[in-house]
Amino acid sequence: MTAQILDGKAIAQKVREEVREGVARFVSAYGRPPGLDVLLVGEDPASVIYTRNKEKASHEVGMRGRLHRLPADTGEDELLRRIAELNADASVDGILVQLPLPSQIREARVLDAIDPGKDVDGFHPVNAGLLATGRPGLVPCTPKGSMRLLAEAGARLEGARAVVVGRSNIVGKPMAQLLLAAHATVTIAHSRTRDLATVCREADILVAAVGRARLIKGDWIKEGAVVIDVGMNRTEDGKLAGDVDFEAAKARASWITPVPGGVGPMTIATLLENTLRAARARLGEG
Ligand SMILES: NC(=O)C1=CN([C@@H]2O[C@H](COP(=O)(O)OP(=O)(O)OC[C@H]3O[C@@H](n4cnc5c(N)ncnc54)[C@H](OP(=O)(O)O)[C@@H]3O)[C@@H](O)[C@H]2O)C=CC1
Ligand SMILES: Nc1nc(=O)c2c([nH]1)NC[C@@H]1CN(c3ccc(C(=O)N[C@@H](CCC(=O)O)C(=O)O)cc3)C=[N+]21
Repeated sequence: MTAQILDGKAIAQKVREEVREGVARFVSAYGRPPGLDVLLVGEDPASVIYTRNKEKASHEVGMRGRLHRLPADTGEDELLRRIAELNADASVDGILVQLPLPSQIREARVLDAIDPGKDVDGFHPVNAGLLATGRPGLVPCTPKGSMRLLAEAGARLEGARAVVVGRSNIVGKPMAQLLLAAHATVTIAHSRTRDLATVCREADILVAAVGRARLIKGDWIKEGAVVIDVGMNRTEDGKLAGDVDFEAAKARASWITPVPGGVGPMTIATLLENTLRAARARLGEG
């Protein structure tokens, strides 16, 4: 089998159009656009580019988007103060603190400080708890965007065997929750998993969220599987590579996401979707 390519870039464009229409309706109803505020601490070049892209994407769909850049030596108290201001500002619907944070700042204290209703990343424990208990809340962008990709591929999830490699709070765990809620039989694998190859070979749906270039080999892919590659790894030659050996996996999968052009663009499109959703919910449109 040769896989069809799950074109995240094109599907993300479609999501952005949907959001743009929703934003226009929001503006007519409430007389102001949804607002997204992104906080970046430090100068990490990749993070600077990512956060600028988020700001630009918010403008393209008609939102008010603002990037707040804070120096690398910003203290935890100062960052918490900035978050408190944004929590209290009625024109702010979404708050995103770019990760990773410098080592003097405790990530959990920061994530816990964001108003769960404005937590468009879905990283606050309240939103994680809502997801785990099957109640509506803000869902992390990368897993939610990956579910949209599965839907666009027409993947049948009910009763399917899904394997998620990676158990981070921001990707692996919420992805597993979403697949479980969609009635898949879910296995979460990680660095202590024994015989990862055998576990992966069981997967009708395989999601790789590890951060190791081409860890997942072609012969670990079940014939006809749908493969979602979340990994974003910079190789020695300066290119981006996923966690999956793409060319080899393509020969066996039914659908596969490329890197770049797969999950990454969906993350940003879903962030816009979450911001619109948070704005509507805050103004009583639940
Ligand atoms: N496209 C996008 O929009 C996004 C892409 N990413 C990318 O996704 C990848 C994962 O991100 P994130 O979840 O934040 O990463 P983390 O580093 O937080 O988590 C990585 C996970 O992979 C597991 N792991 C590490 N090595 C192995 C191994 N050899 N075999 C099996 N499992 C292993 C770890 O296991 P353990 O828990 O045991 O340590 C951990 O659970 C990264 O490449 C990141 O850049 C992330 C966010 C968004
Ligand atoms: N609070 C927070 N929320 C995040 O969502 C968050 C974060 N912190 N920290 C970093 C990770 C990573 N992440 C990406 C988003 C888009 C692309 C993306 O658009 N990638 C393009 C290519 C980009 C390139 O060429 O470098 C693609 O895959 O096609 C990548 C990675 C969001 N993250």
